[in-house]
Amino acid sequence: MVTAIFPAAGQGKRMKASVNKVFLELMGKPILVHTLLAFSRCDAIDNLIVVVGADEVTFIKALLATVPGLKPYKVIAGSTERQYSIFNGLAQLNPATDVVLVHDGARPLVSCQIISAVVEEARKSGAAIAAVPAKDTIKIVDKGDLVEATPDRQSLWTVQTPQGFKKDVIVKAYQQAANDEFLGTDDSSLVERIGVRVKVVQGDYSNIKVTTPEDLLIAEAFMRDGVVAKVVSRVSSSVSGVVSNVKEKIFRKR
Ligand SMILES: Nc1ccn([C@@H]2O[C@H](COP(=O)(O)OP(=O)(O)OP(=O)(O)O)[C@@H](O)[C@H]2O)c(=O)n1
Ligand SMILES: C[C@](O)(CO)[C@H](O)COP(=O)(O)O
Repeated sequence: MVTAIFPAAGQGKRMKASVNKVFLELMGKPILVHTLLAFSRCDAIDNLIVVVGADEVTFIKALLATVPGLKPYKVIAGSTERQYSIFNGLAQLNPATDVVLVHDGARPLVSCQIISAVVEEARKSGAAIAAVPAKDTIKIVDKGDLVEATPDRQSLWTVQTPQGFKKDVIVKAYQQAANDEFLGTDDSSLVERIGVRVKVVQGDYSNIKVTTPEDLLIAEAFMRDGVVAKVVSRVSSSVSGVVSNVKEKIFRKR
């Protein structure tokens, strides 16, 4: 059984909105609903655990009751840190669960292809994360804003979710992190620190985490049907038009 846990109990401070950003609407639906529907439409997933603010549980239960097509789900209260919210989710796992995926409620554009690939790899090797090769150069900068080092970009990946694990692996990792009072920014870092190797699964650059206001525009653009394909085809056809015009002018002069 594969259970997906959705941390969605944040405050969205960087979004500068008056509400939890996962409740903001994109194309007529709250971001969180898009995320839950993406997983519900994927055969690789059996059930959902939605983790929201303690004061949001009643509202989200009422909201999700109006959403057709969701996989079986629970709505529970989160906590003050993303990691603690997920820890609360782990305590609610179905005993039959053998693989756990953790996916940010704020990542509504995830595909079933990535979800399924993470499930398959997590079941095979115990731990898998979606990630994409870094496009920008990353630098280590000291407290005086001076560059300390420039890691080789060839080895750098921008990590996303879903992050998937065999249940025993993630439960042990979270228990160890709690014992050590370790706080990480993703689930994989907790698993890495107990000595488990984590496999990277190719993600999508469109699988963004809606974090700051401009991400809403980007997410909406991606949500419009095939916008990326249309843009690419439009650009490529205009480029090929320019090239053929130049060629014609060159050959006409000869
Ligand atoms: N205490 C927290 C903090 C975050 N999250 C969730 O973890 C995901 C990734 O976190 P982030 O993008 O940082 O969301 P926020 O913490 O809400 O954003 P900010 O840091 O800007 O406040 C989000 O879906 C968020 O709702 C959570 O469940 N519990
Ligand atoms: C888990 C994550 O989405 C991987 O990139 C990211 O670390 C979450 O960070 P946040 O600050 O909690 O959004």
